[in-house]
Amino acid sequence: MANKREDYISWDEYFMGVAILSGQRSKDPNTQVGCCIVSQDNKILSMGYNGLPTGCSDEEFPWNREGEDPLETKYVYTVHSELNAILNYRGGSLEGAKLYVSLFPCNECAKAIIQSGIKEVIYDCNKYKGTPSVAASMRMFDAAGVKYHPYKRTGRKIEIEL
Ligand SMILES: O=c1[nH]c(=O)n([C@H]2C[C@H](O)[C@@H](COP(=O)(O)O)O2)cc1CO
Ligand SMILES: [Zn+2]
Repeated sequence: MANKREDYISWDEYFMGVAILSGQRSKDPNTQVGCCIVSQDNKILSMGYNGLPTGCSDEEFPWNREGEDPLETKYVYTVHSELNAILNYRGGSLEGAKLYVSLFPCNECAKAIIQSGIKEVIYDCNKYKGTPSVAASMRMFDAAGVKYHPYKRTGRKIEIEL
């Protein structure tokens, strides 16, 4: 009798892998963020990445980080991966769900995460640690009882030929 395969990926690797892969769809030249929302019983409910709203052309809108005119920067237009994943969900309630994201959520996404009923955030990178936005997210998560912890990288490399 054959034994069970042993080198399968863990739930955490699976969901963070899906989040990171989703981020590969992003057109942002500087930061690509991906997100995967999962039910308490480990079913994927939604995914998202940072990008422009529907109808706003990736070719016509700016991707600049800086500029005298805020209307010529990406910041006023992009939808963050977490908000996209929340808004992409068409199935009803996200109460009690978990959210895997490749970058620690900003304060605006934290509000949406809390209000949608998500109870746990697992993040990979935290490159904006120490900024007011991240501090505000943590304060709101703590107050609202949303757990957050970093994803523990396993070092597993997965090559996919597409
Ligand atoms: O939680 C987040 N989710 C998310 O999707 N983003 C997106 C918005 C921007 O497109 C990009 C951040 O750009 P930059 O690192 O160049 O400032 O990442 C940014 C954050 C946190 O800053
Ligand atoms: Zn955000």
